Amino acid sequence: MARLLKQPVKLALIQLATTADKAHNLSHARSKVLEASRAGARIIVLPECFNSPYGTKYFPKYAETLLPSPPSKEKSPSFHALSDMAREAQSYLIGGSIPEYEEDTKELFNTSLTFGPSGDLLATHRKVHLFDIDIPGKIRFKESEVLSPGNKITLLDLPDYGKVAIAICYDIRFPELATIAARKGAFLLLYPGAFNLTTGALHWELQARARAMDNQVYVGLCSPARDMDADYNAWGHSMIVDPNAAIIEQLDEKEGIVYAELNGDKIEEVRKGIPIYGQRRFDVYPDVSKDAKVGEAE
Ligand SMILES: NC(=O)CCC(=O)C(=O)O
Repeated sequence: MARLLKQPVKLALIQLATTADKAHNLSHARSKVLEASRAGARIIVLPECFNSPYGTKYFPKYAETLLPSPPSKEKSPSFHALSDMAREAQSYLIGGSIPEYEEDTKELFNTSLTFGPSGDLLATHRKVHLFDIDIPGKIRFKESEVLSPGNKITLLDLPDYGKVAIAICYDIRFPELATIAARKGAFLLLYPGAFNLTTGALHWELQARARAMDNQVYVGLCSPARDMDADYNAWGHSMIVDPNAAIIEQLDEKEGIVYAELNGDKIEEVRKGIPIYGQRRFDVYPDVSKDAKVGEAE
């Protein structure tokens, strides 16, 4: 099997304390991205909706126009802030997600932008599975009231390291995305996400470890810090899981950065020991990675 991760790399997930002030969120994100870079991280991740509060009433207000790309600074201050951060940090930056407005279709999306160390845009992922749930007495949330879904799986080849899949929060509950990305060679699945106090306690850790276990790859979940004064209380607990489904490190609910050194040897060791990767029975069931819509931009 070809080496999935070409050389060891330090991954950082920034559990950012976000506010209603977009300019503050952008400058605060910059200081944390540079902190992670000084600590040696070369793949750095921000959380879902890192530039705004999370909630359907906020998406239209905070949305930025990304197309045609590159957008002007007026149309998308976050695009330019993320590009500058990646260049200053000399790192790959998965810019969590931001609310996006597409002028032509008048649709809103929950969109993740990834930039390379020279500040160039490498990938755009629009959340494919919208967060629509209703648990009586606990939480009702319907992203689909205002958002449209993206239509592809995002798999990105980082020239220095290898393939990374990017999806957003609720996307993690659909294991097909992870399996397709892993079968197409991803060494790492990254999910900027904001679970809540109900589903976070139930499933956050389980989802992270299950995707790692099923696919024998590294998994990173990056949440905003919890703010009990906000309308939506994020679970926090950003974590990095190894290809054997062991948690390398996990934060609590407060702001912080979780780091891990990722190593291709670990993936190979795990796959050699439990060789499910080569034991699939496509004569019994179909290969979900065949005919999947995979790309780097919508
Ligand atoms: N922002 C989200 O997609 C939240 C997903 C979530 O909480 C879940 O339980 O799934």
